[in-house]
Amino acid sequence: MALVAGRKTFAAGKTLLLRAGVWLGAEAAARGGNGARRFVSQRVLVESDVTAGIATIKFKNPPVNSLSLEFLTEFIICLEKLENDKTYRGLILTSDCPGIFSAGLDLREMCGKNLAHYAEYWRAIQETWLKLYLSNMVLVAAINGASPAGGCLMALSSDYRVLADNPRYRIGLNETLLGIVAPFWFKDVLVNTIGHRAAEHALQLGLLFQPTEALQVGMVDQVVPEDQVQSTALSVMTEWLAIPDHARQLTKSMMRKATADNLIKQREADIQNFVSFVSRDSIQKSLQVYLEKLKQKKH
Ligand SMILES: CCCCC/C=C/C(=O)SCCNC(=O)CCNC(=O)[C@H](O)C(C)(C)COP(=O)(O)OP(=O)(O)OC[C@H]1O[C@@H](n2cnc3c(N)ncnc32)[C@H](O)[C@@H]1OP(=O)(O)O
Repeated sequence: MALVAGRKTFAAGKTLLLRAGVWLGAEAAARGGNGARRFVSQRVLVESDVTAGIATIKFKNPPVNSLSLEFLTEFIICLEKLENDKTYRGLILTSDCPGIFSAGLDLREMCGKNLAHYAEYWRAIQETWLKLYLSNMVLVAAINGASPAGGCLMALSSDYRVLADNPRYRIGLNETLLGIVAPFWFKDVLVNTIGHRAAEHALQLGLLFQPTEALQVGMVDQVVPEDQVQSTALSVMTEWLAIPDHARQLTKSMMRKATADNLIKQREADIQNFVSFVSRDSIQKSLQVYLEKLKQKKH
């Protein structure tokens, strides 16, 4: 059943389908007697409370939960499985890596690879976003670490964001700092969340907000002490799940469909744009310099 779901997801990406198959073969699932279920994959941990109808996905791609192609493949399959299983009405997104929610796109997937790889990678990024943004489940991001760029996008695609109060946990779309440009649909999601002027400011400067600033600008909905992030996410979830599903889902779709359709209608062109942009010599150089800086930071 899960493979069928995977096939549907990756109808346009044969390699991803194959990888998904490998992952599904390695998956282990355990059920407890108390309604708790736990799916284990290498990079994505899914815990669920069947009785409450709530699942929690923990990103587990150390050191920084970068969105590698392998991570995205596992993540998409998990999302699809949960979405298709009517047991689950709510999903909490969080991290299993201390101090990092997600470092965003994996820069190594965008450097020194061939054009077909860039296209495959970008399709997986699009697919992940569409799955998150259009999910019928209530999505709450329990942001327990830094979340630049693609990490921020995942949080912004949730219905509600709870951020741990730690000045090191900065959040934002910092693409310009890398010498690259956030795609139009990242921009659309940010505009929908914080408004046009604040988004323009944040995007041009590549701002990474500390928790109090993020709350002020509306990028997150709540900032709480670090040890209360999960419990707050859970109580927010309970509140949201009190709303009848059909009414909430139709309302969510009414609010989000136009933004998602904007990408859906030009998906192939968006892939081509990404491929030609990222494969430019100047962009490859910028990304390599940025990666090198990250590596040298330690020394
Ligand atoms: C062209 C179209 C644009 C598409 C839109 C792009 C969206 C994106 O998401 S681009 C990625 C943006 N991400 C970032 O700018 C984050 C960069 N990373 C950091 O700022 C930090 O690593 C951190 C705050 C997330 C964590 O800091 P810290 O705990 O101090 O860890 P290190 O910096 O020492 O990193 C450990 C290790 O991980 C490597 N790494 C970090 N980020 C990435 C990444 N995004 N992709 C791949 N690898 C990453 C880093 O280089 C270190 O590697 P080693 O030196 O080999 O241990």
